[in-house]
Amino acid sequence: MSKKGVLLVNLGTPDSPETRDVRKYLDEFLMDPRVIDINPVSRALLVKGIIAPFRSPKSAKLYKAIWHDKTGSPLLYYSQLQHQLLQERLGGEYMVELAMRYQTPSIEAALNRMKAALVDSIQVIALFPQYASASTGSVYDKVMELVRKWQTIPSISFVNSFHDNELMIETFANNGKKYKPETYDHILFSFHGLPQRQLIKCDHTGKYCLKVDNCCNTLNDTNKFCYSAQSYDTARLIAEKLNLPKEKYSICFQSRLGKDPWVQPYTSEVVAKLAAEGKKRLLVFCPAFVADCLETVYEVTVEYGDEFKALGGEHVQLVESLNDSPTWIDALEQMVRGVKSPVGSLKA
Ligand SMILES: C=CC1=C(C)c2cc3[nH]c(cc4nc(cc5[nH]c(cc1n2)c(C)c5CCC(=O)O)C(CCC(=O)O)=C4C)c(C)c3C=C
Ligand SMILES: [Fe+2]
Ligand SMILES: [Fe+2]
Repeated sequence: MSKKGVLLVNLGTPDSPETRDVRKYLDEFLMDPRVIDINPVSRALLVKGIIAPFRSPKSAKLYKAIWHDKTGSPLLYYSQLQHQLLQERLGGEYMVELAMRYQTPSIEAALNRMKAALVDSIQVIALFPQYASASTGSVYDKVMELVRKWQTIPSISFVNSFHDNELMIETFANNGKKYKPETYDHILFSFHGLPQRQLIKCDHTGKYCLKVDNCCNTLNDTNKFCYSAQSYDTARLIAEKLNLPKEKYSICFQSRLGKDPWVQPYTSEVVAKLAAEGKKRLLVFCPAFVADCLETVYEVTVEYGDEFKALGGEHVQLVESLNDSPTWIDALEQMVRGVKSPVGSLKA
């Protein structure tokens, strides 16, 4: 029986938490021109000469702290579970494959398996709720680079983003409810950051993003593909599900790398401000990630947790990611079956 192909792609993780594997991973990741979007010579000097050699041993320590003896990297572990559960849901009519944009399992091997199985079509889902050129764009770029060499190219489709997917929003909200948000002083929605210049490049008018006050605090027809605007929309939808009043939550961006300005406000500055206001307990959602990973388990719980406590705060509680929640697998199933348009709630 001929099958429909579904390719799930997440970012990737080192093969092990040892410095040499972390270096290989950082090298491949940061040499991607969509990630460090500067001229190729400067990128090579920066990544191969500075970031990879100096950051790898430090990052390796962090990876060791989150690495499970049996299951390894949380990002890969949960991605594999999502893959397996989605395949079970969709049944034999579909062939579901999992790949990572960087390192293993590779996109090339997954596509080759689908090619060998003569799938009728390939639907590619980059596992990033909000569109960024550095994440979703890079996955689709790689898929096109590989498939372009094939003699027979089947029907291929891409999901741009699913930042407002009803079932995804519901899953984050339900995960948060378990912690009783009303018992926290403040709720944070902390998204992975991006260099500001990457937002500006996505503004096709050249006149809107970071030029108009509060440009991306609401989603509209001009900024509908903007990472920041999509992030604000995701946060608003989760907050609405939880009936959070506006003053009870903040949106912020984490994981800045380098000295260039990234999307603001930075999570570490917001955490410091909340501590200065006397807030003691923070509940943190990370809705840029569909699986727990270094950026959630370590950066939020340990790094921001320590920073907050050093400034007088008491507790930072991470809300777990979508991981293997059944409603998240429902969301993926619906995306594949085309039950709901992923970008469905644009406001007029
Ligand atoms: C949400 C999607 C992501 C975007 C957009 C993104 C952009 C981006 N990231 C870096 C630099 C690093 N990111 C790192 C880890 C990391 N990033 C994402 C997702 C996005 N990144 C995830 C899921 C992870 C965790 C992977 C894991 O194995 O758990 C790291 C490595 C960790 C470290 O050394 O701190 C770096 C470096 C840039 C520069 C960038 C956009 C330009
Ligand atoms: Fe990242
Ligand atoms: Fe924007």
